[in-house]
Amino acid sequence: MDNHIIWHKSAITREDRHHLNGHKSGVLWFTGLSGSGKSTLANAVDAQLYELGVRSYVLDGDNIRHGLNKGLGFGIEDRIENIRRIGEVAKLFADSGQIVSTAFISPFREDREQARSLFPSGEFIEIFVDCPLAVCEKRDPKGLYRKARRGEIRDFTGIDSPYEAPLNPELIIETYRHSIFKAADIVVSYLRNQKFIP
Ligand SMILES: Nc1ncnc2c1ncn2[C@@H]1O[C@H](COP(=O)(O)OS(=O)(=O)O)[C@@H](OP(=O)(O)O)[C@H]1O
Ligand SMILES: Nc1ncnc2c1ncn2[C@@H]1O[C@H](COP(=O)(O)OP(=O)(O)O)[C@@H](O)[C@H]1O
Repeated sequence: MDNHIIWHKSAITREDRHHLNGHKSGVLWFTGLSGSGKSTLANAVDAQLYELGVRSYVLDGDNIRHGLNKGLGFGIEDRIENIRRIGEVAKLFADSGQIVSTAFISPFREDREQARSLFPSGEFIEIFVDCPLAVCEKRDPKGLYRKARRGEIRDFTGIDSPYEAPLNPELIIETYRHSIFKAADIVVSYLRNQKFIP
């Protein structure tokens, strides 16, 4: 590590930005199998936050892998690096005063805990997007499970790559039992109860 890189303290504090925005900042860390509903839920929550005048943003697995994380694959090392980078980017968004949602499978507990360690206590909200593999496979909107079952995709999460479900998430959303709107409502209500938003 080059110890000539000195962190430059910002003149404007997180508290200044919370005061400016009228709400706290932090990360909604959605984790779950492919097809469980992470992107849909993250965007539905983001839309509700927008209507409430909250400064928020969504970082989505598919999108980020076309840009910042282009070239990373789905082997264990690449998934670890993918999530490491997203944790750091999410921290920057939270430091800027926003409520940032990350919609990544983020299959490994250790990587999610490493991301959690970047945030002040209470500002990392892990949301397990809980959906049985069989339901995810039935949905299969991109046909990837079918390809994985035919051996056309290797290291596919839930098929031949592990997913480690959260042991103690802040929220569990069972998307096989709740509509998209109800699921988003549960998340926004949690933010209100935790005094993240007015
Ligand atoms: N091998 C393999 N395993 C799992 N997923 C795969 C794979 N190949 C491509 N895809 C598509 O990539 C999306 C998951 O990317 P993530 O960055 O969220 O994955 S990870 O957090 O690095 O595990 C995931 O998107 P979502 O369905 O939105 O989760 C898949 O559509
Ligand atoms: N709460 C829900 N109830 C029913 N279907 C859902 C729900 N959430 C998402 N879906 C559907 O499941 C599929 C996968 O959703 P998506 O958000 O792409 O999942 P992920 O981002 O986890 O891969 C989509 O067809 C979506 O419309």
